Amino acid sequence: MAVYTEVSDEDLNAFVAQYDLGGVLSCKGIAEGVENSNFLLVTGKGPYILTLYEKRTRREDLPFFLGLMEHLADKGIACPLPVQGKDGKALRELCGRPAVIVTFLAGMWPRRITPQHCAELGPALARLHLAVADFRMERPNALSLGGWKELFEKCAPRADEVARNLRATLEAELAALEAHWPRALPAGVIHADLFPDNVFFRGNTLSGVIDFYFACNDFLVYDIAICLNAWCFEIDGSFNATKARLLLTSYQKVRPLSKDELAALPWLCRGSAVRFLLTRLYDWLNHPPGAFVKPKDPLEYLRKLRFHQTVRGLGDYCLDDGGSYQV
Ligand SMILES: Nc1ncnc2c1ncn2[C@@H]1O[C@H](COP(=O)(O)OP(=O)(O)O)[C@@H](O)[C@H]1O
Ligand SMILES: N[C@@H](CCOP(=O)(O)O)C(=O)O
Repeated sequence: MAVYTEVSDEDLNAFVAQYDLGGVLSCKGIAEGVENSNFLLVTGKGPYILTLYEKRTRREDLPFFLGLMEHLADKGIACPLPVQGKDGKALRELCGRPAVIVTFLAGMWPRRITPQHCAELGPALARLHLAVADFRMERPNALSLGGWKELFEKCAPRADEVARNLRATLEAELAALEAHWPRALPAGVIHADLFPDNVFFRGNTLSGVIDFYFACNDFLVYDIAICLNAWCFEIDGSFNATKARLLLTSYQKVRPLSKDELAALPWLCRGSAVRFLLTRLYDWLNHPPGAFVKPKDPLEYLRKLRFHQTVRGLGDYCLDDGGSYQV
């Protein structure tokens, strides 16, 4: 489970006393999540989420993430809002880790993705992209081409333990991505990890987005590529064009995509598949025995990559029948 740091009652009470939240009624570790330690904290003022940032979330990035959530919440996007202490600060320290309390979002992430979920996701993502247009902080995407290469080099010696020829497959794919990666597309702050477990629904209605800890500056349409991979494949590995079409058409009702953005999607999908394949591969190979968190399957993303490698244009995704979006 994703609680890497245990917090004693004494430390917790002293920490919460720095806020105007009343006393602690309960605090339970949350099993879900991968990166940081999360707790459901209930105080006299209601439920909150307490997050202790673990080693992969860099301390110097925290003002960007917290500032982004504040900016988005201010624009009416349903996302966690960092809670300020009595001293006006949201970011402080607990058990030697940077720590924050954020507001609790009601809802559940969908365990079984339906086309309706994708139709809700599209406009929410587009609204997020519009809402960041005047967010002034920047954070370059450390997990783009340069970062993939670094991760690959760390994993390469043992990659073939995970799948036959994986090292050669990744080496060739990185070279192809280098050659075809778009140079100029509309850019801004993207979520960069908008998987189903980071999107909450109440019934079929999207109720909020969490986990902005990979957010960064990149091509806006790259966020769509990440979502196509995370939301539009079935368990048997098949690509669900209906879900993809709903995601794209509903996104475009709020933020139409340019011809160049649409044309770039196949390469962006390949890049996004490589990104998650590599981070999962790294975690798989560096998983300490007995660790709480079960590493995610890198091969799921190898299969997605192989699918995108067969695509020659948007038509191969069966997306352009019906003419319901602009190409
Ligand atoms: N603001 C929030 N409101 C409600 N639940 C939350 C909130 N933030 C996190 N959670 C819960 O904690 C879990 C892990 O959070 P997440 O940010 O994805 O962790 P990590 O960054 O460590 O992967 C989520 O799946 C959700 O159950
Ligand atoms: N979404 C990533 C893993 C990051 O985990 P999260 O809990 O922070 O969303 C993946 O599936 O590889």
